Amino acid sequence: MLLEIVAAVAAGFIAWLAYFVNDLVSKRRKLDGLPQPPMKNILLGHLHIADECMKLFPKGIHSHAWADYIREKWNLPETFYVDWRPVGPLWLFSADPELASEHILVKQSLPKSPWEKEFMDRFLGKNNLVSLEGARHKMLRSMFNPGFSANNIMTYADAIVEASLKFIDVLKAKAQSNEHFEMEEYATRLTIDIIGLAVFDVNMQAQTKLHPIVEHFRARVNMMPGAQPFFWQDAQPTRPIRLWWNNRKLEAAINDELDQKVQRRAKDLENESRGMVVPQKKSIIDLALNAYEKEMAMGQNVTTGDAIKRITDSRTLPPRLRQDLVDSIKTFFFAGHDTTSSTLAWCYYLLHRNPKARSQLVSELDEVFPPGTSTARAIQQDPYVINKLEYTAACIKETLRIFPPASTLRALDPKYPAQHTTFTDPRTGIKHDLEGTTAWPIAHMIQRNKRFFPEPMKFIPERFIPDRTPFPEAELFAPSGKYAFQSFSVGPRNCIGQELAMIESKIVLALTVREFDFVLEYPGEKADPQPEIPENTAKEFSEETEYGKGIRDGTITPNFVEGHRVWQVLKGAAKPVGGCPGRVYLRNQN
Ligand code: HEM
Repeated sequence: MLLEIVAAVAAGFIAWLAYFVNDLVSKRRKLDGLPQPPMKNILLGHLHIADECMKLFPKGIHSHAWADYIREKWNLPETFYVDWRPVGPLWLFSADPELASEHILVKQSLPKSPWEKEFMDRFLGKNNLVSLEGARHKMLRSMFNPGFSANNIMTYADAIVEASLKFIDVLKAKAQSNEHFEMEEYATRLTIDIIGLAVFDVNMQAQTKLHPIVEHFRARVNMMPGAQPFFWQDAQPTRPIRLWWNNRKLEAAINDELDQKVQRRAKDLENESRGMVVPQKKSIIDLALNAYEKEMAMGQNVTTGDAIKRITDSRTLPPRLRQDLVDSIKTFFFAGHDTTSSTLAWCYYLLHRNPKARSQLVSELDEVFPPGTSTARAIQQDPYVINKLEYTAACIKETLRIFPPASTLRALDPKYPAQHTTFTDPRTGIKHDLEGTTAWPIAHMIQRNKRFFPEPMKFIPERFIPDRTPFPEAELFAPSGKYAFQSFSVGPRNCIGQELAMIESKIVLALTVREFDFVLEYPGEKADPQPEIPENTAKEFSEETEYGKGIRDGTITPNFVEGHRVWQVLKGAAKPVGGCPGRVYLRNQN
């Protein structure tokens, strides 16, 4: 009897295996004739390429850096496939912003991929703006849009200046003590303070103490899986329980702050109704509640301002609205804190490495804020003065071009039918099918596409300024280049916080660049490492270079990419490895 059961199980397994192999092979055959790197073995697909990249690149690097290597090494067109099934997705990688906008992000905006949705839902809750789709997304996005508008963010410029002045105190102390520190850590504390101001109009003082939201939130970031391409590389059986427990504490801390915000707003509303002067500044939550109340009133055909029912007591917040707000607040902290702080850290690094660009930036700052005058006061008196910082903005965009902290993964979903599931690449005439793929318009790869960004490995902020660019022929300025800068993504799911990120980065740079110089230094390594900037990644890691050869024969451990010692690891966002460590120097002491 036992033997019969074993035989039946074995037969079942063999039948399943035969079906599985047959299915996999026929799926792979569908890729015949499509642009892809070579497969060594039909059963293993392109897994040997993942293996090659894992060996060549530094451990833990964000896999978007691999994509350029793959495209360049096998001379692939801008849109191509990489098949990691059955242990990963069938990728449809694209470096073509026009094609991506037409079929994936803008004209046809595909839903987020199940992998991204599952990651975000686990991390932020099911009502998070990043992974919601359809009507729910539209509703929440329009509720939060007013708070993130440039005009509203400008009302916070004075508070952003105050938070930046604290950051300056931190940098000054570090310069005076010659302390070795992680720039990203301190930039993150600053950006958390700024998000707290914009979201709740509250000073969280993250730069001087540990607010409970920050404590639980950062613990949560550390619990999430990293960039390992395959799930088993970071499997932790206790993770779900730890995440659940952390979520309870995080939500309690957010609810507490939310309640206080609602009560403060109620007081302002009461004062306003009595004709008293109330603060002009409106936090993102203030404006979201205004939008919600208006929406409710419209549903009840109430249109006159006075008749709109206001939320005046946090205990009466509808539970659905409360959960939407809590998940959204988590999302804003998640999406906004380390993306912006990484950008600042890289900007300091790149400006030190590119003294010509730095001196251009200093000239602009000297012109807009003449030496001897207070930059802080000038911005507080007229926040719109920062609109004059064209070169500063270009430096931030160039930093984001080289080191994009995030991008987007999309896939077909029968719940949200697509307008079309196939398309033809006009550059190659090849017909592509979105079915079964995870489409990844990789910001990192798009922003290294020479059609739009010639000499892509070099830091050239002028490339973003039409009358100063050394590349007037670049397609960046043609209609095809409309969506070539993708660091904030494009289309209806683009970054809601991009104005906040740009405004805060401009203010922080305006206040710090002339005063400080940041020099990269990894523990136990030489200060200011400046490996040669290669022409492209495939060459850098090829057998023709000493670096590539050394990695292959085991005499060199890879620790720089594209000529940078500070490369990107995925931990929530793509962040500088090791937190961008180094020292800061006061400029006038150089
Ligand atoms: C340099 C800084 C930033 C970068 C590079 C960045 C980049 C991005 C990218 C690429 C996306 C699309 C993600 C996807 O489709 O999966 C996105 C979405 C989003 N970002 Fe940002 N972001 C930055 C700062 C911020 C800030 C400061 C906030 C808010 C405080 C924010 C909030 C969001 C939200 C809520 C979404 C989802 C929007 C939607 O789907 O409607 N981001 N961001």
